[in-house]
Amino acid sequence: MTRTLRVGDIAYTNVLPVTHFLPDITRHLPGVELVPQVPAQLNAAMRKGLIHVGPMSSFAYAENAHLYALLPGLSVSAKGPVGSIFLFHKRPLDEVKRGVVALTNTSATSVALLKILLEGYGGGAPTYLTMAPSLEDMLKRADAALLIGDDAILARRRYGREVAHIDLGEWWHRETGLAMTFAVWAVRRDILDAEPEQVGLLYRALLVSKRFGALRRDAVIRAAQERCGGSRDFWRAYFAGLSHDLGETELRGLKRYVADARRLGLLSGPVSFTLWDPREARPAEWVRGI
Ligand SMILES: C=C(O[C@@H]1C=C(C(=O)O)C=C[C@H]1O)C(=O)O
Repeated sequence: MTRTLRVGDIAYTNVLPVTHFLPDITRHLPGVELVPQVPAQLNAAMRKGLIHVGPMSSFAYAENAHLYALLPGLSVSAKGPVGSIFLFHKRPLDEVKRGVVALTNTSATSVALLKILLEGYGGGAPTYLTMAPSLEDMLKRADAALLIGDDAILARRRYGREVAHIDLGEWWHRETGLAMTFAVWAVRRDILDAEPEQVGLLYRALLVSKRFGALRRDAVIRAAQERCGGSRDFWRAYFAGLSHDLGETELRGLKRYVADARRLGLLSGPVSFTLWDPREARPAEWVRGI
């Protein structure tokens, strides 16, 4: 092993069912460093090669798909309400379509998704501001505010009764009948070439961590509560509404999203979806069966 594998981690509860057990599992893997950041920072760090593998916004994957391969079986998706991506709005949505919308500076996928929904499907043409994720500040300057992740969960808990909001996963599903894939796990191709065994081990650790996260949901929920409060029932329902798989259902939604983003001019050029084949990693004999 010649280098430290820098592994991204989304600094939100939405990935805990995949990542909660990862530090324990990788503790004995030499040369692995976990780097928690919000998605927009992870996207930039992956692009620059400062992070080698990890979850990233699907939109950022699509922007530079030639740099990456997708890790099979891993994503943050929802078919219907996602529970942590909301457009909060002070005025009716029809007015928002021609008003001012504040966008969180932590997201890439949901920003483009909102544009697809407001402009592509909704025929609107709002003006956008990009801001730090503070609902109060955003709504001082805009008619509506997009928040994602824990910021969205906490804002809804605090202001959800007084401020109208719409769930983007639900909105997308209503328009398309499809699932929406917000984040994917990707690996840089240069790292795959340079460190195939290390990537293979990390990938298997991610799958083991995800399996543990399903078997020990109680521990995942406790970790979410420690971070963000909330009841067990809230987190149980939130995690049940998410899919962390990347199969046919998730890929179909992702391909439609990318096609819609291209149509709106948000993405240019063709986007290939290269799923990495873990058998290429030539892992040591003892991990082959995991
Ligand atoms: C479900 C979520 O998915 C995410 C949304 C992302 C985005 O909009 O770019 C990126 C990663 C995920 O954190 C969420 O943040 O709540």
